[in-house]
Amino acid sequence: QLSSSFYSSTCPNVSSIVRSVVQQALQSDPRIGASLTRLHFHDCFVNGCDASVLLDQGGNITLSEKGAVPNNNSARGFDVVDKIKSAVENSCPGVVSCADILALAAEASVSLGGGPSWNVVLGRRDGVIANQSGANNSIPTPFESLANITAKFAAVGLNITDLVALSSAHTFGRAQCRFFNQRLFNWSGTGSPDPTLSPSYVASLQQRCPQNGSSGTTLNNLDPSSPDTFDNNYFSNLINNRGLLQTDQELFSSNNTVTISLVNSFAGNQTAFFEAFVQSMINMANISPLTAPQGQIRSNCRKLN
Ligand code: HEM
Ligand SMILES: [Ca+2]
Repeated sequence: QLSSSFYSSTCPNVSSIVRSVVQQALQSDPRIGASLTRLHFHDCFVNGCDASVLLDQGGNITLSEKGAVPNNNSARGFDVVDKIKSAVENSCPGVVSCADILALAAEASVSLGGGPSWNVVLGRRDGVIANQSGANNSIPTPFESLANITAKFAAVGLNITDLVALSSAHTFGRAQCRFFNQRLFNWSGTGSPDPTLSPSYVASLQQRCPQNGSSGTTLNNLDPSSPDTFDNNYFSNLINNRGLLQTDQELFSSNNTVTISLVNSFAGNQTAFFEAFVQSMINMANISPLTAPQGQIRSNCRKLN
């Protein structure tokens, strides 16, 4: 029921409007494309792609997804989503959903970052509930096993190829020390760093994230080799023991022949990687969309109508 021509008569320029606001935001914040891409992921994994992640707490929203562990003091870009929404409302009032804006913003972010472009199918409507416990339970954490992460992807209909392809979104953006510092000094009680981290990389991360240091909010590039570019360096990093999160490195360093061979093939073939990434983004963007007469077109992405 979603279609790439959904707004062709009601808002024919919606893609270029979204793209130009993202492009403008990138001028002052080179990280914003990564942050917007992550919002789409955190939206789609909880109640499907229905913009539930954007709802502020208050009124009928008693427990927001913004307050869930994976998002609190971590998810960002909500102000830019508001800017996109205003620009879209200016041209086409009342027709484009916030859920579609997140899908379009993710595509714009990836392509403006140097990655592939694709046609985004549209027509999602915005949900009327937030699901904080769903966000806590369904969004993968960076501390779990490959088997657990695979199960969380399977729970929303995504397979192991989708997992490997989509994890490459960590080719751009940042992560706070608190999401990987368990690997740096005393990995699983061994008194040593995670052996699947390269010694030179661990040394530089230990400097940035000292053991008895601050609150763990210091930011680090997820892809140390090309921090703001959407490329397949993510996979060569894994081969070189330079995956930042435990769950990144597990794709190559667990005994899973499927993920290892996908990492090797994506590292060696940018075209194959881009094709797989696009297909998996389309798969993710199709998780349980709401279509008319369900849901609504929010006039403010943060609030129910
Ligand atoms: C496979 C399981 C995944 C885990 C465990 C995971 C975990 C994380 C964590 C812990 C961060 C750092 C957050 C912070 O420091 O505040 C992060 C950042 C990010 N994640 Fe993931 N993630 C996963 C999959 C994905 C997927 C599927 C996408 C998108 C398709 C994605 C896109 C991003 C991006 C772009 C960033 C950087 C955001 C920014 O700089 O604002 N991640 N992820
Ligand atoms: Ca990169």
